Amino acid sequence: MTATPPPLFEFEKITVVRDGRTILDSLSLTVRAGEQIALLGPNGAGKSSFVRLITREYYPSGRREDVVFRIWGNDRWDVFDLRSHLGVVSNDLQQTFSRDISGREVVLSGFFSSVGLFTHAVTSAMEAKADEVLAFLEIEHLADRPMTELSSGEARRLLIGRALVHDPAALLLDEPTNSLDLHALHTFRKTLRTIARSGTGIILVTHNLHDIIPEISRVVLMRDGRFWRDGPKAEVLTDENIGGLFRVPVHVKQDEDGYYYATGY
Ligand SMILES: Nc1ncnc2c1ncn2[C@@H]1O[C@H](COP(=O)(O)OP(=O)(O)OP(=O)(O)O)[C@@H](O)[C@H]1O
Repeated sequence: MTATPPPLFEFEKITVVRDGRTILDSLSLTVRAGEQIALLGPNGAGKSSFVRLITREYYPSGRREDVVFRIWGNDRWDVFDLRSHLGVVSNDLQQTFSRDISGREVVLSGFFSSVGLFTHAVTSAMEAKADEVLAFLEIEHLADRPMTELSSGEARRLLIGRALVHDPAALLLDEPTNSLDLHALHTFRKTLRTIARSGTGIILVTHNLHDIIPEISRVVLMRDGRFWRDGPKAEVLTDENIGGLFRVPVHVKQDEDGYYYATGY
């Protein structure tokens, strides 16, 4: 009998205060292992702050015994342990890769949670895994390209490769389609759908309705630092909810491929 894996996230009553401002307000959320969810919210809702909470750049306020904050069943973990369960791809991370390292080195650096390889010893097993990930993402052609010469979409796919070298249970993607053109968006969606279908959990953090790939079944709406709605996609993505979330009248529609979009604003 295989043991049921612990939830990826278990949070209760998590509040984050920065510079005297409550930026995350009593958040409660459980995400099961392998679940594919979107966290959707307007500018300033607290999405990036939520990602920084996960990556331990921000800490919950208040007394430890009053809150639940577990990742993969652990309430004490460091970012280094976290990486085998959760691959994080954020814009903050992308900005740290400004040095001239190759695409292959970007992917390999995932083994060391570093930005480049420095004096780390790369084994042949690591090389083989990097090749496998580059092939899976169909980005072998980026392996020898310097990171500083790549477009945002190309760089982001390498960072997804970097996150995947540990075969994490889930990927957390923060605003992954920012600055992608239509072609890059098409390629990115294809990549993400392939990852979702391979059984990896997805936590997609975004302000774009059209980022929500059809494989995502649950949507959490975030507004003013709070989780405002949480449920099955079709129940959450209504005119009333999306209009209320973005504070603008909208019609929410679904196209024949299963993507949602808004009109009338
Ligand atoms: N370190 C900080 N000190 C003070 N206020 C902060 C800090 N970090 C974030 N905030 C505030 O918290 C709120 C949420 O910011 P956050 O960047 O998390 O929103 P977001 O949903 O990611 O927005 P966007 O879609 O525009 O990136 C904003 O009002 C922001 O000004």
